[in-house]
Amino acid sequence: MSKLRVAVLGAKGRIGAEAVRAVEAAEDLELVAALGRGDALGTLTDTGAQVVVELTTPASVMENLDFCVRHGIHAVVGTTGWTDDRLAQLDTSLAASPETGVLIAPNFSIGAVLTMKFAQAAAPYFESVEVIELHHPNKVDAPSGTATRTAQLIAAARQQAGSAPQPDATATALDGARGADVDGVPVHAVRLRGLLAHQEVLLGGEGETLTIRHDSLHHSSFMPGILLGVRRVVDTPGLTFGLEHFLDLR
Ligand SMILES: NC(=O)c1ccc[n+]([C@@H]2O[C@H](COP(=O)([O-])OP(=O)(O)OC[C@H]3O[C@@H](n4cnc5c(N)ncnc54)[C@H](O)[C@@H]3O)[C@@H](O)[C@H]2O)c1
Ligand SMILES: O=C(O)C1=N[C@H](C(=O)O)CCC1
Repeated sequence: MSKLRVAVLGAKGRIGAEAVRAVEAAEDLELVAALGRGDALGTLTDTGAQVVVELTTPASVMENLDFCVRHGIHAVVGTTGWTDDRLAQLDTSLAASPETGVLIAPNFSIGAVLTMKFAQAAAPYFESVEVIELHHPNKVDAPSGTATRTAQLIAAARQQAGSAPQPDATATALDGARGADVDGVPVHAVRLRGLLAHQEVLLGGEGETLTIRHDSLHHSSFMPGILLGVRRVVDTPGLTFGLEHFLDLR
């Protein structure tokens, strides 16, 4: 059986370098290109890449994906910075290339995906819920893509359940003291040397709290999800948002 031809964009970055190693180690995949900033995207077509793993920056991702989709190259995207406008733009380019698949995963680690699922399930049962994300200090964006997605899922679950707005009598606060408001859910971002990628979802009800915490301790935690995405995206045309759609979660 022929190997799937895979390229990595952002190959010298923290997660990109790990992805290069993971693709090289996978028997059913062939690494055909490992591109960094300034490298020509034409290498992707020259090398016959079938799937691109996009792990660059929010400033670069749209141009890279535009190239991939126009050339019918499937993409597995870990880069953050997704807004409704950006997703709509991507949908429009995918409509012109209906056989191409793009998976965007705010987080490729199974623990983070489960954290989102558990938080979504628990949110309607508690009066209060806040998200704290904690990352290494070289991270360029805040809040993290994972925290934003978690808060959106929590908010949607609460709205669907008809939950009341969260109690909060704080009338005076320094700007930022209550975090960012993501669909009504406060999200707090910590940047700390020594950390990699961590998240807590704090839920509170009368006389009890529940904390759901996930820790990515090494970039290897993201690799099984990336490899699963690469293998599945070739048979999944259109835009898929969230690795959970490729997992058999009960
Ligand atoms: N979804 C996930 O599970 C997951 C996990 C970790 C990181 N991330 C995200 O992945 C992205 C990269 O994170 P990082 O920590 O590796 O950052 P990083 O800064 O270490 O790496 C990014 C790399 O991309 C390169 N780059 C920039 N523009 C480029 C371009 N146009 N073409 C090719 N390469 C380009 C940079 O030079 C750099 O080497 C961030 O958005 C981060 O939030 C996602
Ligand atoms: O290290 C990063 O940067 C990470 N980015 C993603 C996010 O913003 O959620 C996933 C976790 C690691």
